[in-house]
Amino acid sequence: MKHFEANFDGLVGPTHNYAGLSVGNVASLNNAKDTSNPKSAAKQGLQKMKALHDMGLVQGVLAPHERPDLDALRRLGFSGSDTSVLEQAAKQAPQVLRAVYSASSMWTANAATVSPSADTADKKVHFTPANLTNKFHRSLEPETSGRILKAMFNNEQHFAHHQHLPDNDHFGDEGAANHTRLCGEYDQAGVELFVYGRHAFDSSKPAPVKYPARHTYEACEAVSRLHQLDESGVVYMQQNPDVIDQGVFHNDVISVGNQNVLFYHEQAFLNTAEKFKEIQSKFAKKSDKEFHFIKVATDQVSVEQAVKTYLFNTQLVDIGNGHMAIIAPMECKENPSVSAYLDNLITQNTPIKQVNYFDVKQSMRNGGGPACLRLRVALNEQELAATNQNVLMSEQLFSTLNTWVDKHYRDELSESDLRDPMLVIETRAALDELTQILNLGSVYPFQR
Ligand SMILES: N=C(N)NCCC[C@H](NC(=O)CCC(=O)O)C(=O)O
Repeated sequence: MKHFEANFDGLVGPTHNYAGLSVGNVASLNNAKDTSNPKSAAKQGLQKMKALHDMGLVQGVLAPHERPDLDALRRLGFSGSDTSVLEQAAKQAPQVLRAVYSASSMWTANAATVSPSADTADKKVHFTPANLTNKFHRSLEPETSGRILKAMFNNEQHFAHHQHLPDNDHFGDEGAANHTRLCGEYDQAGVELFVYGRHAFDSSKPAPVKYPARHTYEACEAVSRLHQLDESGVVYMQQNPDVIDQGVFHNDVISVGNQNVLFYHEQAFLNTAEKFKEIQSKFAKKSDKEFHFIKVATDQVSVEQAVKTYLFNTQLVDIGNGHMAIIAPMECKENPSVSAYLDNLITQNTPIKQVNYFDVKQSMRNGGGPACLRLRVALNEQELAATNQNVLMSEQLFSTLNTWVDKHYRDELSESDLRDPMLVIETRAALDELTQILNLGSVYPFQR
């Protein structure tokens, strides 16, 4: 049977803005309160999706969430009409208003953790939306992410959907940004690598001191239990707390893996040698393929450069014949030492043979590179056929979504625009139309 790794990219929502909401994420804080460009942000994302589709990959779209989240404001005591809720929040709690306006659902690497059917005991594809407890604006996402995923993978024979983990920092879960699946072929059982930042129930273990570790060991274990994974196909690894303190707020900012490749910075993990031995031996029991650990040393690229350019927030995609392309942000090309590194990498004896650069600057300025924008779902032919076909990229969908963006999105958004009640109305009109284009049903609070 044929098998694929499908990438579901977050469509940037109409309220994309720079609010400086993510302590520990350098770009988010550096660009706080700048004017954003929602229309061009959405188009940059669509261009990347279309390019991957044109490369012959299976590419899908994950719908944005409704923002502002007026229900959250009402839960916090603001009352009356929508306009009055916005006015009160703008006056009394402008920082809360900014948070409920965030278009952060675009970073779908944080939407969920996904285990393919080849790894799970019941042979279904399992989905657990991430609870994203560490940041208030992101903790508003799991319910709607779950509903959208159910509308995309709506077939009980093939897909199992779990509720997000309990909403507490002890089970802080950031989803696929900290989860990497290594395998021979996408439809063969593989090794799921869960990376965490701290142990919630054991304070004697190492943890960062400056910035938060968003994801816990206990959350990794819970997701692995829910997904019915066998111990022979799971490795838990701790992120180096020092790199979290240097702005590596998710593991996908410092390493990326695909099939038989793990591309990583030498400072990414704790107990690297021992853990790599475990990966190597578990992988060897699943696949005959040679495994490639591709290390980037600090004297080649520093952690600071990695955080600035997002060298590791790249996508490694299969381009056939055992070869892979690396999908990198333009910032990597613009940095002389990183681009020299990549030029050299593709000449080496590893599966990575090609580098393609994309302009996703609007998202990058909030700390979201190419890999943040996509959720990977390995599917076989039957599972792909059981997926909602309206969310899959095509010439037609690309053109429909570009027209939809032109019709509904503003060119610019700044902080004062968040008080404008028209933005609520515009966003709802856009999303109502989008649910029809993508055949999602009533997934948004305003539709229910
Ligand atoms: N690495 C991955 N997979 N995802 C990147 C997420 C970026 C996101 N930025 C923000 O939420 C900033 C929003 C603002 O400041 O307006 C975050 O920090 O959670």
